[in-house]
Amino acid sequence: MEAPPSSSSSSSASELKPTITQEEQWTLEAQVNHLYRLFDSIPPNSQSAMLELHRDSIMEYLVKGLRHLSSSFSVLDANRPWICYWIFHSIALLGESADFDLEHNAIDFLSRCQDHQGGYGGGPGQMPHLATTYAAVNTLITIGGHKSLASINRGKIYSFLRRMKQTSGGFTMHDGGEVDVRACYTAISVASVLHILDEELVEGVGNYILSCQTYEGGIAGEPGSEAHGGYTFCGLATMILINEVNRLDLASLTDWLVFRQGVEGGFQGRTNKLVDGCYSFWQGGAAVLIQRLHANTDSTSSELSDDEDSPDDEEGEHSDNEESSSTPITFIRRHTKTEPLFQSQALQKYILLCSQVLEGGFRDKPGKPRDHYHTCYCLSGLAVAQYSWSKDADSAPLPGSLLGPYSNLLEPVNPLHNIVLEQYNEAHEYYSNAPTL
Ligand SMILES: CC(C)=CCC/C(C)=C/CC/C(C)=C/COP(=O)(O)OP(=O)(O)O
Ligand SMILES: [Zn+2]
Repeated sequence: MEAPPSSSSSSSASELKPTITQEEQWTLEAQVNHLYRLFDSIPPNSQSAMLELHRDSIMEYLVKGLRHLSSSFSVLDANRPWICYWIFHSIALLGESADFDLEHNAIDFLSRCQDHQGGYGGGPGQMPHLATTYAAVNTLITIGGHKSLASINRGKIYSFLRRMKQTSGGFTMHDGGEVDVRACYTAISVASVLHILDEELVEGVGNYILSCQTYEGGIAGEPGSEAHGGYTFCGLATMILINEVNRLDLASLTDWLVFRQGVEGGFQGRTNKLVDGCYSFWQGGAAVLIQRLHANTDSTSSELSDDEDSPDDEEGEHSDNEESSSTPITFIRRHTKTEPLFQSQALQKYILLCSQVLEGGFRDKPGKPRDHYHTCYCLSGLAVAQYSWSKDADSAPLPGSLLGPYSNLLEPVNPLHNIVLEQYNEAHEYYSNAPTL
């Protein structure tokens, strides 16, 4: 966005009056510039300290959130499965785990949210909803282990997904609810990770997502709406999961996406809006999906199978050697040869200096309070940025691509589901060996 006009401008007074968005943008730029100037003015060892991830304080904030969740709540709370996911996923990204009792409480609580006809509600006895089903399934996979993975009733989730399926091809979020790209993503993500995805669920989804790609190139929540980072991630990941991604106009999607990174280093969700830490994942995650997509189409299968030193090949020998090149698991495990589509260091700088709060946790932008949603998606975006120069999804990044001390390094994620790769691999192994429905 251009700078404020100077007083010597010859334009008329009405032309000079800034819009509310311009004023908000200039205020934010001033706050961010202040932080970056402060950073530039201090000696290198203090700079390194300023870029440090406050691991202990973040953990303290997350564990306190989990304890609060099981001790104080209203029966009307409808987003506790989400809070579980945001917190457990953040802990997993830090390479840590929560105490056994907290994990046990979460498994027990989520089991009570499972509807007798399938799917998870926002609390015990609440109607099942696709968003809370996605949050519950991702949480249970993140906790991992037999008890957690076996607590998901895959057969009933399948029935629930079929009930949410619309003749238009899309899904409704709940009985009588809204049909949008988020519903497609949460349904397809859950079905894919639980190995219950079939032709009936996939039919028409691609057409629905295509109808949401806008003239700007990004994807909107519903046909006719505005392209937005949250829905663009959902739409793109869905198209990859159903193996129809090449039907999208990827050139215009990429164009739209790369211009969403602001001068502050963070991403905005849509044109002419402010940057916000949570889009570090929604836009950054979409960017790494496109990056990996290029690697897939650029790579030949002989190149991949010839690379015998690859740890992925070892993995493939016992579990995935029969899968075709188009499955989500091979998509994630392929080598990438292209550079990140965004300024990775600038994004890490925005997350660490502008979104991180000293007391632990992350926020949208300076001046806003921390919350678990932004903590989850800032950390997810940070992980995606840290590994964006790595050839393989899980190979440790070169020191130059990591901003701040090496202790900042997070665990790698599977960006299709936003689940830490190790836990995703465990679930993949577990559910691909589970009985077919
Ligand atoms: C898996 C799942 C459920 C994904 C959800 C994806 C997601 C974050 C969608 C965003 C929804 C939206 C239009 C926010 C705009 O809010 P705003 O107007 O307050 O923000 P803005 O100014 O940044 O656009
Ligand atoms: Zn946000």
